[in-house]
Amino acid sequence: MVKYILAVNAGSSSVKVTFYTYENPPKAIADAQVSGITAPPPALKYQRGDVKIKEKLEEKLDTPQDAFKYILKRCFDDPELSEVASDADLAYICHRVVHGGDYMDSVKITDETLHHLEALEDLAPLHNFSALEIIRLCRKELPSVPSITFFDSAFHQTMPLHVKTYPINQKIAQANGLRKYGFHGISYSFILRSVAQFLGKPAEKTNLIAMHIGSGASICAIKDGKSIDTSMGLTPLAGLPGATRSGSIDPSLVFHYTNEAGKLSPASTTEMHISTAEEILNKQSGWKALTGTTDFAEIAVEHPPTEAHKLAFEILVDRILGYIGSYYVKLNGQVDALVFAGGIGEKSALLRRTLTEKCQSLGVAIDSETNEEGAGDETVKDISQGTGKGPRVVICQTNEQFEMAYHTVCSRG
Ligand SMILES: Nc1ncnc2c1ncn2[C@@H]1O[C@H](COP(=O)(O)OP(=O)(O)O)[C@@H](O)[C@H]1O
Ligand SMILES: CC(=O)OP(=O)(O)O
Ligand SMILES: [Mg+2]
Repeated sequence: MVKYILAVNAGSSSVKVTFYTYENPPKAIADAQVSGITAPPPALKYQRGDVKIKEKLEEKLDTPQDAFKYILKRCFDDPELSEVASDADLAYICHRVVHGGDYMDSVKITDETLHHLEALEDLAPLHNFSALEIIRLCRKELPSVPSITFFDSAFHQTMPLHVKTYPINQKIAQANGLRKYGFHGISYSFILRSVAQFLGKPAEKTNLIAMHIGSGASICAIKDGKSIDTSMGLTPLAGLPGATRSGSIDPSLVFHYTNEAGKLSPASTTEMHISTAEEILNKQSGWKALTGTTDFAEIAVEHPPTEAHKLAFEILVDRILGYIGSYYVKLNGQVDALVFAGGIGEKSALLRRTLTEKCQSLGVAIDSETNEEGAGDETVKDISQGTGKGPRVVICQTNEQFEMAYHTVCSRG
């Protein structure tokens, strides 16, 4: 009997799932996404073959777990998607888990591994909770299907010790797992393979400065196919600002912002504990705090509607530039390509143009027409001007679900 792979990418405000054929490379047969879980009404995007559906949902979906249940039922019940009608049609479920602690690779969920991941939950409650809730749900409702977890942090295990280590008391650091982990690694793994292939180089000889700029944003220096540094840290809060995240700030700031910083946030539940400081910096900051919108498409426009929108854009550009400069030097100027990925990196021609203009001193130049056109249907699109002086500039349409399905097929035959 032919079986399929279900890949799940759960965030705090959206759940994306894709069903794939079990072959190398896997082919997507359906893709569904519920967003707006934290800002109702939730919206569904569903694609099956050439059919694309977009609708606002009347159902009350308060949590990623509710959204996942809804998507699963909708797909299983869809007569046009008869390939997947029940758990009997699934070979594996792949889950994106942001924080994987010291895990170097994906793991199959067993009582023991789930226990271990639950112990990590406190280190990254805002990011791991939804994924773990969905894993627990799958174990309960689809018990015959093995779950495999893929970690955003695993790709960055190769960072040197001096990059991973924070200059704090090392006994305390080790006892509490306080180090730089880095995230978006499933995406960087997809980007590395796809861009190396596009450039016609072996991945292990490829050097990139890769940017995953979405509502969570990060940047990674890849040397000889390995992450040597990245902008996120112990949690995804560090580094670049995001839709609701401050990115790096002076850590003392939060104690001047509120004297409740260390107290539990009202958003905490009996199962999930987060401090007021984490709540403020992760959920009430970023461009939402500056402009009122979490939609960067409203900010990245030629004529920003307010000064605050202009400022939000300039802040993101400034912070990204700082990392590009730093990583260019860390890579000794030997950079094959500057890669734009993530919802914003892939779609905002203005962000790409503004950043590359400011990187002229590195020999970077783009073709403005190709940049405006964007990547279209191509996974990797070269937008360089072709003068051949500096690093190439490419757009890569990253795909975390595909990456998980691909590795499942490759490693499990
Ligand atoms: N044309 C565009 N210009 C700028 N930003 C865009 C555009 N289209 C989408 N975006 C932004 O992409 C972001 C979502 O990116 P994505 O990588 O899907 O995020 P995440 O996976 O973190 O939810 C949103 O902030 C959205 O506004
Ligand atoms: C790690 C992280 O920030 O993920 P996302 O961009 O999906 O929020
Ligand atoms: Mg994302």
